[in-house]
Amino acid sequence: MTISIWRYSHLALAISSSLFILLATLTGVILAFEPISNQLKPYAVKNADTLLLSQTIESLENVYDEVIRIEIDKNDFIQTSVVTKEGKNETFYINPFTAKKIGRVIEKAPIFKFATNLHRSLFLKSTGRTIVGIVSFLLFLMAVTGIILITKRQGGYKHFFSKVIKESNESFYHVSIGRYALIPIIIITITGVYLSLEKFSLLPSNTTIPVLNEATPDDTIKRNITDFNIFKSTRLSEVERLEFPFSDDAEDYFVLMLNDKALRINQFNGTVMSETKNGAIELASNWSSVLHTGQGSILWSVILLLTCFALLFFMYSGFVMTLKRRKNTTKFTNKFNKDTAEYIILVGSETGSTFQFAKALYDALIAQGKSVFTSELNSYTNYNQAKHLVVFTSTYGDGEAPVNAKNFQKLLHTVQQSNTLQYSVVGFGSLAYKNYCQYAIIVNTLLRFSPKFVPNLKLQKIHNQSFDTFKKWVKLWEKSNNLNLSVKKPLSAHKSKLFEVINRSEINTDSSFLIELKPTQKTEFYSGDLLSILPEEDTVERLYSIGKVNNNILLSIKKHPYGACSRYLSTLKPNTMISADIKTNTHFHFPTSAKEVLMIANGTGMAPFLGMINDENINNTKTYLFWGGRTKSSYQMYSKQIDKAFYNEKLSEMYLSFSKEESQKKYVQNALLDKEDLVARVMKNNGSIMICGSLAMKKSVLETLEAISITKLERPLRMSQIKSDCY
Ligand SMILES: Cc1cc2nc3c(=O)[nH]c(=O)nc-3n(C[C@H](O)[C@H](O)[C@H](O)COP(=O)(O)O)c2cc1C
Repeated sequence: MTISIWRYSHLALAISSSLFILLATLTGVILAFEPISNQLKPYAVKNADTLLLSQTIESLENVYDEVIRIEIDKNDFIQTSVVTKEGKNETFYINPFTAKKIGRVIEKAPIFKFATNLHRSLFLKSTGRTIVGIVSFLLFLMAVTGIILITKRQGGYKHFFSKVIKESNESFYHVSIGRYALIPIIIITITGVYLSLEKFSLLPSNTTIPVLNEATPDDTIKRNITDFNIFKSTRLSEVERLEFPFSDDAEDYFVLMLNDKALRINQFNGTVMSETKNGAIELASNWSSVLHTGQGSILWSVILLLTCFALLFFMYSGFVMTLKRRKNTTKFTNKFNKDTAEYIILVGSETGSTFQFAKALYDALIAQGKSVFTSELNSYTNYNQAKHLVVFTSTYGDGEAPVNAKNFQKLLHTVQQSNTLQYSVVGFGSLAYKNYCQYAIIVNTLLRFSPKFVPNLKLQKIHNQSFDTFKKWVKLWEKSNNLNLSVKKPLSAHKSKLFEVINRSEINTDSSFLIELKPTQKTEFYSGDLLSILPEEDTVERLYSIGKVNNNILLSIKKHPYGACSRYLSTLKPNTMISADIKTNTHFHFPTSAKEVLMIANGTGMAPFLGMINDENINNTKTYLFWGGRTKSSYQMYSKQIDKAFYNEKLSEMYLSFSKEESQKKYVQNALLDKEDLVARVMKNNGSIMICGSLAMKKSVLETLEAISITKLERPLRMSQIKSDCY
């Protein structure tokens, strides 16, 4: 079965029940607080479970005139109804050791009453209950289809909990959170359905037949009830409820509800008159109610609360994903039909973005007066006038065909072309997946072995919808087909944002410079994240470590004589715009828990640390910066930010090393050795060590740190204390 059937089912279920699920979830959030607030009340008495029922009955009989009922709820609060010595009928919580009143019975707050009614029946009585039961079942189905979708996306059950590849924030969190929330969702929905069926008496009733004891002849001789064997052998922890006899008549008896059975007890001599064991139905009812409401367990109530929040998030992220998918899917209105077009473009796409590249080629060909027809791979048929076939296809699942290409292979074998077609295949995929562009490879192979198809260009793979790679391929394709095309950049091409250049320093003696960029739209990022820049004439992205300063991005860049990107950046003037993308790099964020942090950098590796030592949120951490450069003048461009950090007491100490300065030829690792006591103390006190800069520097620094750890702490270096971002 294809992934899309599950996706459509998941979506259809979500759309059809979204409003009700929203209501049930919002009220569920409110209701999750009820058991939590109840549990926090001080009516559960310590060690009450060690008492025997007879002991509590005795205490009650000493304090009150008459006892009507004892009841122990899911919170272990012991409630009793009594007639007091003053002749008043009262119900309250007691301490079972003394039978003294310890609190009034908790009344359901109006907000909980309202939420319960809305949650159970939408204020529509039995119609509402039916709707809620059905919606609960639909949500259960959604959880099941969700499990199938995640399994397919992750490439099998074995990888269910493996790392999720981040395509977009919504889908990443939808899948990541979904993997854990699905279990409580399934429990909530099954129990919800069960409770609805129970309300409509649609479940079989308990068929357990009571075991009866004949009444004994000495019924009229009344024994002391605290001497009844059954009360003396029953612990309070086993009791759910004890009803006292209504009158002294021989027909009246005690009703004792225990966790697993119900007993009728002769009120004169304490013999058990009948015993009804709880059947599967009672057990299921009890568990459904506990699991659905969270009664009696703060932990489970909190899980239920978090699950409700997760459901709200799934609704939001699910709809955002669907809208994006719809927006991406370009609708074609073909000017030519399949039998009059010379160029045929076939598209395989799951989430729609590949269509936009097909549209770019279609528009460019039409602009040149060519006859073009575009369609999906699943609609493959015979094309009477066609001479060229171009296939653009993405890859899904674990190297599988996208949804609209599933039937292509079968069609290719059954449909006969009248003309010979020159074909080219372009694969859209991502290097993050192990089967990079696998389906495009399959299509290319299928065409190679099909009669009536001759290859035009070799297979082109495109990572992450890079427009530049696409443009390069168009150049090759137009050359081999004697065309001159101008393609427009699709909206979904390389996901980049615009940044304004605020400042760029002069290039220093080491050919390095600082550049400050301001995001033009709200963007969340931290020092240590990476800025990805794709220079115009290139297809390989360059990554620069970000220092966050005044909410702007500060980069330290070395200009390489043949480096397209660094040359381009070195020419940028203030107020110009550049397009780039921020890549989260959590493993190099400033540690939140360490009390002391060593920052070690050489050359342009200083950038993230310039941001960290100027971060307003970092207050109670001591920071020590070790930086290595060639000469004193190499350091000059950083001095402003460093002075500011010292002034604001964000930087505790700094040690500079210059490898080409006559008076002091020193590398950063030599400075670490000079300060080995400080370094050892940070390592000993569970501090963090952050390293940014060249890989050669990292290697020497790690060797030095290892040596310090062995000599000073007599243990090997703990890599868990090291964070590095080196290149
Ligand atoms: C769940 C999932 C699975 C994917 N599997 C692969 C894969 O196996 N190989 C690959 O190269 N790309 C894979 N991709 C990346 C897509 O092929 C890529 O993002 C493509 O540009 C999407 O194009 P479309 O929107 O037209 O479907 C996968 C993406 C997702 C979301």
